[in-house]
Amino acid sequence: MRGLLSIVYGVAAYGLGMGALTYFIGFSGNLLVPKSVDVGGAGASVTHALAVNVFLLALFGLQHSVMARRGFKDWWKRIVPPAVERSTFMVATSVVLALMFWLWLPITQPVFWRVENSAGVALIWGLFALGWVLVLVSSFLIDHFELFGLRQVFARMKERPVPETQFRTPLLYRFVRHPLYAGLLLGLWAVPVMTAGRLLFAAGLSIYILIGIAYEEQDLVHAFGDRYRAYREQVGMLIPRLRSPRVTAEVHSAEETI
Ligand SMILES: C[S@@+](CC[C@H](N)C(=O)[O-])C[C@H]1O[C@@H](n2cnc3c(N)ncnc32)[C@H](O)[C@@H]1O
Repeated sequence: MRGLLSIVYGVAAYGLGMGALTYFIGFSGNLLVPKSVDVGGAGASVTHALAVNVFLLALFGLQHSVMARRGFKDWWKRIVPPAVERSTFMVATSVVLALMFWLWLPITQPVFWRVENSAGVALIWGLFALGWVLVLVSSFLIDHFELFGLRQVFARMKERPVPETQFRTPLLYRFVRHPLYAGLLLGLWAVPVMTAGRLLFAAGLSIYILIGIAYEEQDLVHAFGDRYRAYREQVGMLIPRLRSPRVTAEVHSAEETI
């Protein structure tokens, strides 16, 4: 019965997370959604909009920074069943994102860049799409269903232990350590019109991503030790290094042995 409840909760959290992520793409690209980074909620003064938007970005950063950290996860798993820890993270992220979509106040002036040339616009939308494809593909490369909490709740139903995170370096991870975040950055910045509000949105989330990477790598070093250190020395963070990627046997063996 408990396993079934976890599955219902996990599947609902997954649906919520996917919905929030899909809306995020429309929100950040001003595409197909009624309320987006530059559209809706007009009429506020710039000072008011700045105060609200900075608060929303900080709330997102705080929720992510706290809930994604090892110490918090260990504590939280003593309060909720370990199998639903990741699903709870997904629910909290979706709530914070929904607040952002709902309360965000556009600041449409000044415009920092506006590309009008049709080839340029097509190229920029191509990069935007590439960014989101990278996010999706990377999630499957490391383990989409674990990342979004489904694998854990299914393990609980089958009365198996919650699967440990495996260290992986497949495909894109041989070229950069954070292809998913690289895709997010591309999705945030590859836009033909950059208003002040959108700049705040892109810059705020980019700063969070860079801080998040530092914390995430601390946790990965803690979990995988010298194997992650060796990987970090060999592979670039967000941009591939010029010399050809050289992921050594030491790093590969990690995938087999952990
Ligand atoms: C949102 S994902 C982003 C993964 C990675 N930072 C990226 O940008 O592609 C965050 C989760 O991926 C895990 N992770 C990061 N690198 C990993 C790797 N090489 N193998 C397995 N898990 C990894 C982290 O521990 C964290 O739980």
